[in-house]
Amino acid sequence: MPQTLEIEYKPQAAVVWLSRPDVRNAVDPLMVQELSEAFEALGRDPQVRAIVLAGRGIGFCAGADIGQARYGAQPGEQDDRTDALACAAMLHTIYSCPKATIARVHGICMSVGMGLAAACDITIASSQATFALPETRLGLVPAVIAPYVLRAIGPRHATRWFLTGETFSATEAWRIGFVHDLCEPESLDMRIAALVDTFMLTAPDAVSATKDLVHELPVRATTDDAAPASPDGGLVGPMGPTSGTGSAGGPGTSVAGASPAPDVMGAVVASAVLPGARLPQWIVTGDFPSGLVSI
Ligand SMILES: C/C=C/C(=O)SCCNC(=O)CCNC(=O)[C@H](O)C(C)(C)COP(=O)(O)OP(=O)(O)OC[C@H]1O[C@@H](n2cnc3c(N)ncnc32)[C@H](O)[C@@H]1OP(=O)(O)O
Repeated sequence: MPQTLEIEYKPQAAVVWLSRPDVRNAVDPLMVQELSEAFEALGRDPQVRAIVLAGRGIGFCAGADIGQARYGAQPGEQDDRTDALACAAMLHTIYSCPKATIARVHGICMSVGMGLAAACDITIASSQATFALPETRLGLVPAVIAPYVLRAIGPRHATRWFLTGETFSATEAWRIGFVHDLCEPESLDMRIAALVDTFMLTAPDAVSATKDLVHELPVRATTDDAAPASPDGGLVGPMGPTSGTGSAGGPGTSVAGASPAPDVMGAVVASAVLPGARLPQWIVTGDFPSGLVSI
């Protein structure tokens, strides 16, 4: 039985409630572990087609529990990154969950909270929600959440909000593409329920395969010439370096279309929190957000 979450089962769907309302659902190491376990289990559950991630109390999530966890390092500091790596792995578990995932955002959505929303497939927010990425104000680098936030809004918007740490409105979050739909607070649950219902019309295997396709597509669309080599000679795509020589169709290459192996993905999330590691770089082509191409 999780201590930091409540899991509500609905017909063919589940709601994962962040449930530390007294601390605005701040993410501590136990919540990281329980979120990983919950999304792994729900991802395997054939009865579940859609998973909603929501927050109890007056806000969605106030980011990392600043009393309990270290989810970022002071630049140059060699500290214990266990918590950060676990958090990065948890975000990747949500991102790669084979079920449709929907973030229901109300109230504050900050830092790791934005990472959680960005790792979900769809984000629906109350018009009263507020957003912030205050890591730099705390002397931290937002490495754990950056891959997901960049994927959601691209580097230009991410740079603006990462660097200043200002709080911004739900309208702005919608304008920059972080939020798909905005609702009045009183209609948020109805909107989420309607969205969940749409997944009763879809084939679960097709949803899962389409998620894989969308996650791979930026890599598939990249030629060897267009992608810089990672330190091990693989390509650097939106999910980070892939192993192999990068020749089209060859074993272990990104262009072949196979999902990167789990150990590679582990290395990718690890690279996102290692000092000096290069995060994936992006350009946006065509209609946002489908035209991401690694550079
Ligand atoms: C790499 C990633 C790193 C990160 O995630 S960095 C971001 C870390 N997060 C923060 O810095 C947020 C800090 N919190 C706040 O700024 C404010 O809070 C809020 C805007 C989120 C909410 O403000 P309000 O609604 O007025 O509530 P309240 O009275 O400030 O807080 C209620 C209780 O919640 C605790 N709390 C809030 N956020 C966190 C947090 N992130 N970690 C641990 N505790 C938190 C407070 O301390 C307090 O507790 P008590 O009632 O015992 O005084």
